[in-house]
Amino acid sequence: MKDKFVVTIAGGGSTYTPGIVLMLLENMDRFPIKEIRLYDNNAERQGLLGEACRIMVSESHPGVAFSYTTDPQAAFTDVDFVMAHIRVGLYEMREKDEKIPLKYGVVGQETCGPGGIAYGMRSIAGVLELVDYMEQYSPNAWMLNYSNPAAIVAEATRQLRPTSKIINICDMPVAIEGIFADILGLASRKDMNVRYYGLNHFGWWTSITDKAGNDLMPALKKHVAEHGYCSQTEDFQHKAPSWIATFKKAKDLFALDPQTLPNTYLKYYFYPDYEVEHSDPNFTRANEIVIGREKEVFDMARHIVERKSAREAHFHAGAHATFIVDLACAIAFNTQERMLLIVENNGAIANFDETAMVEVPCLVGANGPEPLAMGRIPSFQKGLMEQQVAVEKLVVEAWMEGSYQKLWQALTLSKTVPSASVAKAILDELIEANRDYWPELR
Ligand SMILES: NC(=O)c1ccc[n+]([C@@H]2O[C@H](COP(=O)([O-])OP(=O)(O)OC[C@H]3O[C@@H](n4cnc5c(N)ncnc54)[C@H](O)[C@@H]3O)[C@@H](O)[C@H]2O)c1
Ligand SMILES: O=P(O)(O)OC[C@H]1O[C@H](O[C@H]2[C@H](O)[C@@H](O)[C@@H](O)O[C@@H]2CO)[C@H](O)[C@@H](O)[C@@H]1O
Ligand SMILES: [Mn+2]
Repeated sequence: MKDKFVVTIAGGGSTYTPGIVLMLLENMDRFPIKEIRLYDNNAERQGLLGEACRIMVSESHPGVAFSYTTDPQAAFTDVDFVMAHIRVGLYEMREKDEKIPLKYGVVGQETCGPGGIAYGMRSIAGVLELVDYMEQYSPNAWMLNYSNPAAIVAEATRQLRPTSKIINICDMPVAIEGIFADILGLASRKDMNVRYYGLNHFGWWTSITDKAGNDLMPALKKHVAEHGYCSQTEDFQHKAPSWIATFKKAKDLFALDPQTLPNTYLKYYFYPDYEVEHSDPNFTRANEIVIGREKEVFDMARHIVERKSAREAHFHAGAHATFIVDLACAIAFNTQERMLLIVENNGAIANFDETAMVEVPCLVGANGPEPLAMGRIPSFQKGLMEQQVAVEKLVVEAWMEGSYQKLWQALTLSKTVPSASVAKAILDELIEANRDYWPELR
């Protein structure tokens, strides 16, 4: 068992990179770091964020080696963990993912519906490339992957890298559980034990208890029935109006099944008409972020580089960063921590496709995640999940085979798309917009 670790952050030019670097430095007591490397395929983004993070690390932890590079061999040689969060096509393509479907009266979203399908068709090659670099230069390393759309990326790595040490993760349940803890007056989401099942961005909590085993669902359901997921505490990452609206909408998601608590992403599938009516086709979430988070992070990086000091800097490191460090600790020190991860079903959900990539509680140790059995699921969720997982599998098959037919089927099957003709119109425009990223479709 190593006592100090080498971590590479792939997508080192990501808006989340400084927060994760900060979180790694703040957790050295439980996760000792020997070296942090940043890797990106965009030299300009990597250069600016890399230099800012280099100054940050050298000032606070001069004993930690730090580098940033666009050279895969330098980035991936002799590492223990690769923390991946790439965005193939950047926000320029996310904006198209969101705006093209809206032109046809269909939900425009980063990871859901046609936008998520388009993003998935771009992401698969990028993530597989990172896995191959890692295995070429550090065969024993683990990849902890945030790169979205996690559902499609997870299905692609299941099919195309079945033996790779990659764990696909999502921090949405982590964020919502933080809200649950706030609603309940608990100090932390870790004061709860949860049972949850679904696909990524498509799941439900079925049981939430405190560490003494007391049922916390009744108190939560009472709050959610009236206020959705809105709570007293403002969350830095979710102060944007679009996030406030999302948390409010949880009330209407809860109405569909008062036996469970929903993942917020279900709103795009249950209320697509409402979402389209409340979207601005000329100013979507991608636009909000470019003038928001992306500008804030890069302005802060320029501030640090100009002053050659990070002492006045403030980068946010919230649940997103904590979660991935928790996961690295669980693997490094065999902690058997209980975490919601995206894993092959294999019976965890007894009456659901064994090969589906599902999001369920797992015990995590040195050999990776072990899913807990969530039992049988009701017809409502089973029907929804079967439709959605078929979409995700068709996208991966379309990417593998270069199949226009299967991608058209995937769009037609999505609960967010009203007809095969609308699906085809959106598909043809997405093909043109993604000419530099997707495999050729025949
Ligand atoms: N799984 C989750 O719950 C979760 C939560 C938050 C963010 N994310 C994901 O994390 C990723 C990063 O988000 P962001 O907003 O910081 O994105 P960003 O656009 O700010 O940064 C992404 C970085 O990835 C780099 N990149 C793109 N393709 C690459 C490739 N093939 N190889 C190496 N680098 C590449 C880009 O140059 C860019 O610097 C996105 O995929 C986002 O959806 C996931
Ligand atoms: O619109 P964005 O880019 O702000 O958020 C899209 C992502 O939303 C979720 O991640 C949240 C996360 O839940 C929260 O803990 C915090 O870290 O903010 C993140 C970004 O808002 C979702 O899980 C991701 O998959 C999305 O990419
Ligand atoms: Mn997510």
